[in-house]
Order: sequence, then structure tokens, then C-alpha cells
Amino acid sequence: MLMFRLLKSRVGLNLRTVFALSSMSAIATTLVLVVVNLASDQAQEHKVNLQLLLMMVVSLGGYMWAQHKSDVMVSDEVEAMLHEYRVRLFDQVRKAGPDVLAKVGQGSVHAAITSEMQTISNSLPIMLNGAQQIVLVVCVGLYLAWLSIFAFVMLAVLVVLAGFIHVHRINRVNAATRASEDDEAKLFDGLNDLLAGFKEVKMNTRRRNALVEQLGERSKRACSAKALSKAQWSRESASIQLAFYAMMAAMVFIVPIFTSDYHDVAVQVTTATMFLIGPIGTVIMTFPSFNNAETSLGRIVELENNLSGVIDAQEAEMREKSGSMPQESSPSASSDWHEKIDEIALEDVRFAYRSSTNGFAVGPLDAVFRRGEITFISGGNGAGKSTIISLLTGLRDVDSGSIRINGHALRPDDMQAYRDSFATVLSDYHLFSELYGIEQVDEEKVNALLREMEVDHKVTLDGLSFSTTALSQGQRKRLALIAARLEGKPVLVLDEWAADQDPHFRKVFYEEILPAMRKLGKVIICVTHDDRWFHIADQVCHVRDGIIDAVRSQ
Ligand SMILES: Nc1ncnc2c1ncn2[C@@H]1O[C@H](COP(=O)(O)OP(=O)(O)OP(=O)(O)O)[C@@H](O)[C@H]1O
Repeated sequence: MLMFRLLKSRVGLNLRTVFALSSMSAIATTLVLVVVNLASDQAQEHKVNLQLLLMMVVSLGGYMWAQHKSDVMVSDEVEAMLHEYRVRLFDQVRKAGPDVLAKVGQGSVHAAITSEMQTISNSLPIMLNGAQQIVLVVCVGLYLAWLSIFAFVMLAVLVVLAGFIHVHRINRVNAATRASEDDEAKLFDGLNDLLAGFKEVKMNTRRRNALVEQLGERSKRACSAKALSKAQWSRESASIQLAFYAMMAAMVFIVPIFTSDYHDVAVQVTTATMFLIGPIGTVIMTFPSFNNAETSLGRIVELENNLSGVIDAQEAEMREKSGSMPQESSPSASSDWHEKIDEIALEDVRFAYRSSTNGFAVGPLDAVFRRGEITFISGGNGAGKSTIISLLTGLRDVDSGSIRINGHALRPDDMQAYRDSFATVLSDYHLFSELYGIEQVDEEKVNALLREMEVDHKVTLDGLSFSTTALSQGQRKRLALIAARLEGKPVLVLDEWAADQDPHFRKVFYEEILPAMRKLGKVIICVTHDDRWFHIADQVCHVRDGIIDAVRSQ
């Protein structure tokens, strides 16, 4: 019962007030029923009682006020709760290492933040309304007991019996609902292949037919499962309706046989019973909402646990590694070393992928990258270039050895500040449409960069956002490099940046842009296969089987 635990953990002043308001609204509704019964008695004697009219107006006003207030508070509570969950998930994603999202699945993070939270957002008000209706059922039940104890007992027995049968049958219905959801999830997986692989699908008739056929089959299965679940729900609603009519029939056919003075209250009892039908129906119908919210919350909690499990393992591994790191003191944070990096050195660095099936490892790595110098990293596919870049930029932690800045070994506490000193355009870069983290931009500088990168006829900067990112691959990379240059970081790392550029701009990049950045005193590291321009580099690191062979230019 995750939902109960969730609600319990949130019971503070607000939820108590909500409960008080809901009770008030239920009592006001019961008063309306009592007033209607008393007034109809008087109406039979051709009398109109102004006191009763006033009571009616006050009860209706009280009901309206309490109901509206509790609805608004419930929405606020629910949204505040979901906001907390979202922020916790964002924070976990922020802490995650490069492999964590691949392990837990980006789709599940996306689903948790969108559809699962939407389900809870929709279900919780229904559930709290159900709880409110329970108070109303109790109040009207007490009124019914006061009118006729036998009618009350009879009704209670029938409600308990119907409820018991309903809850028993609902498990079957829930199983059908879950099956339909699972089938729908499989349908979405296939749909993702169709949308993400649109071009590949379009280009290959056999692949397209096979995929569309499979999607059709999955859709049919999802459709049958959904139809079955809906049919079961419809049968269940009809049975509930039938149970209500049975209650009414019991009030007018059975109760009079066993009670002598029933004719005095028969009309009031029947009115009260009819009055109960709506609230009892709402309470019963709350179960599916509860179930949906419980399932969605379960998925969110499972995702949170998965993320925390992977992050904890990652942190434990980091602590273990930091034990084997050199313990000599590094520069203090106040020395601003990350603003003035003269030299980054890899010393006897080693790393192996735990998850790699072939146990790929890099190292021992020894290399020095200096301020005002360009280093090219080259090597065949799978040689380990991107792995080395991820170690050098601090995206992954080294297993052993050290990274030294200006001669001082980095400590685990320095890692975020170290990462912050890099501007990167990696091979799987993401082009942000907005310059997040840059507070003020020099408009002239941006325009000059747009001109230099030859995209000024396509893009402008509006505030902190690019006017468009709907560009060619090469132009998108130029925009990513503009963003990286605007960050003004001391180290620039580019992974196969020039691969998508035309011959003209490739020349501009190697012969004008890189030398200009070298003059600015940056540490420049580029993964590249363009051996035609190796001469412009100060050193070229050839990577083979995870080992660097650094050659300095003459
Ligand atoms: N996330 C990962 N988990 C496990 N092993 C990995 C992972 N990424 C890479 N590897 C292993 O590391 C090897 C080197 O990969 P890496 O991406 O560093 O090569 P690369 O030199 O950048 O290749 P390319 O030029 O093709 O981009 C791969 O062959 C693979 O075995």
C-alpha cells in the first residue's frame, strides 16, 4: 500500500485541514437531506417552514465553500508532492554516471516524469473525493439508523455483501487491466522503432512491412486486452447498479414486513437510500483509481530505487578507487586552479569497463596537455579514444594512477570543479537551444562568432536562445562549437568535430579557428583522423588498444 505510505508521510497541517473540510462538506450534504425530508413532510400538510429554508441555504452554502476549499487544497498538495518527486528524480539523474541511464533506461525516466505522474495527479483527487464520500455515507447511514434501525442493518448487510463480491471480482478485472497496459507498453516500444528509425524504415520495404506487421499484431493484442478489461469493468458497473436497485427493493418490499411503524418513515428511508447511491458508487469506483495510482507510484519508486542502487554502487566504487589514489595534498579551492590551467597530465592512468563483455581496458596512460598547445588524438575504431576522453574530462573515474593539474594530483573532491573547466563538443553531443549557465552574452562577440562559423545567415541569438537549431549536421556542430567557445573555459575538447564539415570549412577550422584559440592560451584537445592537418598540432597522440603513443611536433 504505497499510496497510504505516501499519504501518511505527507500528513501535515494541510491534509488535516482537507480532512476537516471534507467532513464539513459531507455533514452539510447530510443536513440538506434531513432538511429535504423534513420540508417534504411539511409540504404534505401544505406548509412552508422558513427556518428549514434558511437551514437549507446555510447547508448548501457550507457545502459549496468546504467542497471548493478542499478541492483547491487537494490539488495544491498533490502537485506539491509530484513536484518533490520530480525534483528528486532530476537530482538523481544529475548525480548519475555516464552508464546509469543506459542501465535504468531513459524511457522509464521519461515515463515516470510524464505519464506515471499524470496518473497519480489524476487519481489522487478522485481517491480523496472517495474518502470524502465515505464520511458522507457514514453520516447518512447514521441518519438512516435514526429513522429505522432495521432498514439501516438491512442496508449495511447488503452494502457489505455487494462490496465483498465486488472487491473479489475486481482482482480479475485488475489483472485484465494490467495485461492491457503491458500490451500497450510493447506497442510503444515498436512505435519508437518506427519513429526513431523512420528513414531506415522508409528505405527498406521488407523491414517496413515486417515492422508494420508486428506493430499491427501488437496493436490487435493491446486492443483485445483493452476491450476485455473494458467489458469486465462494464459488467462490474452493471452489477453495482443492480445491487443498488436491490437495496431500493429491499427498503420497500422487505423492511415493511419486519417493522410495524415503518410507514411513518418509509418515504424518508427511501429518499435517504437513493441519496446514498451516488456516494457508495463513487467509493466503489475509487478502487480502480487507487489501483492505477498504486501501480504508477510503484513504477516511480522502483525507478528511484534502481537509480539510487546504481548511484550508490558508483559512489562506493569511487570511494574504493579514491583509497588507491595518491593522498598528497592538492591545491586548495581558493587557488582557482581551474581558471588557470597550465598543464594537465595523465600519470600511469588505468581503467577497465566492468560491463564490457570483452573486458576492454585502457592504460597505463601517460600524456601531458599544455596551455597554448593543440593536441590531436588519433587511432582506429574501438582503439579507446572516446574512453580516454571520458577519463581526461572526468566523466569517468580512473581505476588507478592520477590526473595532475599544474603538477598537483586531483582529489575526488576536486572532480566537479575539474569537469567545470572543460568546454566540449563530444561525438554524441547534445545541442542545447539555450545557452544554459551563461548569464550574460556579449552580443557583438556572438555575432562575430556566428559570422566566423558562417552560420550568421541562418541563426541569430534571441536573448540566450538560438533562433533555430533546425540545421544541417555540420551547421549544428558549428553552433555547438560557438556555445562551447562562449563558455570561455580554459580547456576545449572536440571529438571528431570536423568529420561533418565540408572541405572549405574543414580548412578554416584547422588553419584559422584552432590556431586562434591556441593564441588565446587554451588547452586544446581534438580527436581527429584528418592526418592532412597533423602538422598544425603541437603533439599527436596515437591510440592503439587503449595505449597512447604521444609524438611531439618538431
Ligand atoms: N559504455 C561502455 N561499456 C562497456 N564497454 C565499452 C563502453 N564504451 C566502449 N566500450 C568498449 O571500449 C572499446 C573502445 O571504445 P571507444 O569508444 O573508446 O573507442 P574509440 O576509439 O572512440 O572508437 P571510435 O573511433 O569508433 O569512436 C569498445 O570497443 C568497447 O569494447
